[in-house]
Amino acid sequence: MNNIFRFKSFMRTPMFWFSQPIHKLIRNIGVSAHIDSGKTTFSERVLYYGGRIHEIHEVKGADSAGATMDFMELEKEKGITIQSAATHLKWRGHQVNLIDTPGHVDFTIEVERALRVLDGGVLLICGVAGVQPQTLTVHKQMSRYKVPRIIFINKLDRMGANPWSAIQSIRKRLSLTVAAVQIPIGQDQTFNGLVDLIKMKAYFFEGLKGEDVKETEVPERYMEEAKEKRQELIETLGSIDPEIEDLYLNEQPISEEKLKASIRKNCQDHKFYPVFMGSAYKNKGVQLALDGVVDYLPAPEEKQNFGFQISLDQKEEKKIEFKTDPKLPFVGYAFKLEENKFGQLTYVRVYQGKLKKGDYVYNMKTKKRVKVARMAKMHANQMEEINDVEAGDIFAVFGVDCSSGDTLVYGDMNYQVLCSSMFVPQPVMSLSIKPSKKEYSARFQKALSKFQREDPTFNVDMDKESEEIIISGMGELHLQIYAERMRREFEIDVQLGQPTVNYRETITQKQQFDYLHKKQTGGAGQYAKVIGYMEPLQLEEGQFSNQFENHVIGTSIPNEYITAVEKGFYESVDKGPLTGYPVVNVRFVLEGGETHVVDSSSNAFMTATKYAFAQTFRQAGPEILEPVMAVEIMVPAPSYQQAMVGIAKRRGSVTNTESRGDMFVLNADVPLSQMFGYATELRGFTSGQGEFSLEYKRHDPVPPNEIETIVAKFKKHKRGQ
Ligand SMILES: Nc1nc2c(ncn2[C@@H]2O[C@H](COP(=O)(O)OP(=O)(O)OP(=O)(O)O)[C@@H](O)[C@H]2O)c(=O)[nH]1
Repeated sequence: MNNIFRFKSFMRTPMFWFSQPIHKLIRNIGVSAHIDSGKTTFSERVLYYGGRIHEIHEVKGADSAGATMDFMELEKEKGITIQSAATHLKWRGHQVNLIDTPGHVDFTIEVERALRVLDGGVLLICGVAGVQPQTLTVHKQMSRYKVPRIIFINKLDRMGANPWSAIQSIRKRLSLTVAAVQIPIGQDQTFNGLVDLIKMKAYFFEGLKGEDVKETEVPERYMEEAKEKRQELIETLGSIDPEIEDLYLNEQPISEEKLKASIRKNCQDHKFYPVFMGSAYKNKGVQLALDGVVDYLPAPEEKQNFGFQISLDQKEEKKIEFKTDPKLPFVGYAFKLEENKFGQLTYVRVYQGKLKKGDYVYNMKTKKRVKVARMAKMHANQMEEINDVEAGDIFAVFGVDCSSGDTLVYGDMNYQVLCSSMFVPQPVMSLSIKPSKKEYSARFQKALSKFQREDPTFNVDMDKESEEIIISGMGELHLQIYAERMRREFEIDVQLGQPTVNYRETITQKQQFDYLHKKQTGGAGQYAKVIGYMEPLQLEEGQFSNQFENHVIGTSIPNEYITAVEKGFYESVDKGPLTGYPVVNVRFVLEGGETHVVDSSSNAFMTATKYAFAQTFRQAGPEILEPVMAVEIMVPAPSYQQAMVGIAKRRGSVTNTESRGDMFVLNADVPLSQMFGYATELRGFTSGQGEFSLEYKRHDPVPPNEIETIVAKFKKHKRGQ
């Protein structure tokens, strides 16, 4: 029995861990993936093996309890994750703070939020489907926040699962340097263990829930494959690590420690991504992936975190690095707001310093000082009160007035810093909403403002003409969830209008203007002349903004009128002349003008600017932009032709096609406006066998022949037809 031993997490805690500084023993991680890849199922096992829960509940499980991390009623019903829930557990003497992030594109802001505050991630990939459209999105997001990650190929128990083609798809579609650190023992239904290629040992997961990890020698019939894949691992590492390459070329033995140190360093430098595998559902492999979290992902101080220091006169910002040091002044980032049975909670990631119950924090946005009366560690919808927290950790605070994205600092105004901000994607869809009864008005307003504070991708506007409330967000489901939350949390019935696509307007050319607004007959006169130009504002893809610049030299226009011109410009871009949707990416430069001693006023300058804007906009090569979605369609192979024709009809352009087993997969960029009703069409020609997913990619110009239809629709709507 010497070569076989059983061990549980609490038995794997060497004494030296207790002598490490606390933050070295923290891992802030998130699990990200394409929808339905098994994030919740995986997290549930992590919590179970980490001793946090004593029972595993399946997603949409027969026990009707639902998975612990999906605690909102709606999540349980739909079997999808809507809000990220933060929790923590112990693994090998480390505290792992785990954020379960939603996979559905409509809740992409939750993923952004989680990644913004995490130091490492587990990228989950389905062993059958490989890299899917949203894997690309979460990969992009993880790269944006420079989150080192390990990869876990899940669902190896399923028919058709193949970790090696999943690894090929990672190499091809994500362009990452990866290699497996394990090979599976058995396949599909017979999958029952793993060979660790670093230790060259086999592992089996026994007990009712796979909690007993049994280590054995590598079974003879897997030895050759294990050696071959170990060599692939070493060669891949050798291609980025000269020390490993040297040892390999000189045929020197490479120790477990050397391999692990190389993986750890290159994983944290984003040069290498170790691939773990298993089946979360069948309780296999999760513990070894957790070992990977502790072994390869960084502790808080190993990851660089930047922010800005604001000068005392508020005029300058200097980039600074936060240090995971409890002795420095406290800096925390409020990354998520949540109202639950305990009240208003704010989740905070501590970047610097420490905080005790009863301390005061200063909110850099509201400029208010607030007392931290209660602090807690959350576990899905349960909480444990705590008395203090140190740099590197994540905690929740009660009753602090702030929005998500606010920076909280210690004490007073003298230490003014900001954490860098979060990327907020553009909303792509809108619909009108109204309470079904007048008496709901107050609660309706309260709900809208609460949701807006919680979610920066949820926007609320009032259509000035129709006086309708318009909500916009990341997709139909996103908006429907809020309507549903109004019903459940605020007991208000609401009526929703037809969803519409969020168009934008812009210009393509520079255009001068010289516009005189003059009304000098009868009563008080109006006189204002504005001279300047408008031009396209070049920004990164997916970023929208407008800019006003004052280039007026001398005193041809007094300052108060320049302010009126600026106001006139920003009011004009609110509603584009063609469709009524906002104008984006325009720079408006005021170079001069003329006033009249008696008849000029701020009002006249504002009106002049609005007319000048409308006229110049039409001369500057105007365009309507529409949201374009990355669509993935999976159909049985015989239906592929219909899938291709359907996408061409919807103005789609195909970006990739491939066969996966007996399924055909088609990737295409398709305008969102063309995707309404696609679910029904797909169901029809595949007899319910087809699947599709879509996510926002960018805004593209609408083809000229479509412009007229959109403009006509806008005019009809304006006339109230
Ligand atoms: N066969 C098999 N099924 C799995 C495995 N892991 C998860 N599933 C199933 O896949 C489905 C989706 O799993 P979830 O854990 O909800 O996936 P998710 O990624 O959290 O889903 P979203 O949050 O909605 O994106 C469920 O029916 C799970 O039971 C696995 O390893 N093997």
